[in-house]
Amino acid sequence: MHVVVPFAATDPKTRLASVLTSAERSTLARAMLADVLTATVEVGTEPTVVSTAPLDLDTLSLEATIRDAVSVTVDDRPLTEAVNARLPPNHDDAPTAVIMADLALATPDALVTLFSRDADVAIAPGRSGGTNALVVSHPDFRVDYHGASYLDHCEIAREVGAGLETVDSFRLSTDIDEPDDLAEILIHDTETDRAPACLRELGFALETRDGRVGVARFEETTRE
Ligand SMILES: Nc1nc2c(ncn2[C@@H]2O[C@H](COP(=O)(O)OP(=O)(O)OP(=O)(O)O)[C@@H](O)[C@H]2O)c(=O)[nH]1
Ligand SMILES: C[C@H](OP(=O)(O)O)C(=O)O
Repeated sequence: MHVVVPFAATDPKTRLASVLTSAERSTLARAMLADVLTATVEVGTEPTVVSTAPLDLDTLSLEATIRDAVSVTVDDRPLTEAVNARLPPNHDDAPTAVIMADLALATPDALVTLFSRDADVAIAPGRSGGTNALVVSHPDFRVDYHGASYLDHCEIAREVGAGLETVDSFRLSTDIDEPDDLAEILIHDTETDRAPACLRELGFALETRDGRVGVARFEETTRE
């Protein structure tokens, strides 16, 4: 299994700009990337980060065994093109998995569930219709990200005659895009993952208001 983790290294997570500075978004994006890479290596894969700009893995504080299994390639093409360039057919006939770097709740178990499907295309959709993770073994399937890309990918699979399976996974369906999503990171805090530690360091904590759980920021940090 080839595992690709796309990563927008410059000014990531712009939809969080109302609650995090550019530097903070970059720190959180790297913390989530580190957690995703750790989970993917723990299931026995050697992921490649497809980054829009050079990325020093030593800045991610990965354990040495995880660090050694990860490689980085820089590809400044738009997301869809960069991913399509890495889909089957591969030189060894192995499928390609594409795991987004903002799946802060991804666990080895959730990834095993995805990786064990034998459909031509297996997709773990995001809650708003994105494509958070997928595995492609069909040689003609190509991605088209953004918008309700899960629906687009269902259609593309039909067009090329690829069998598609949708993977029902709470953990893989949770990507961190909007301020409300930050609560998920703290609700499911494992205390070893980097993303919840990063949010706690930035002063975020869970807060229940009017019966709803969200996050509140209790410490002021310097804003850019
Ligand atoms: N290689 C590559 N990865 C990308 C690109 N755009 C987004 N990504 C990654 O693809 C995944 C999903 O993207 P988004 O949720 O839109 O992340 P983002 O671009 O950091 O966030 P927004 O600025 O809020 O859209 C994340 O892992 C991003 O790091 C791109 O142009 N190239
Ligand atoms: C890349 C995009 O991510 P989202 O904007 O849904 O987070 C998608 O899944 O098509």
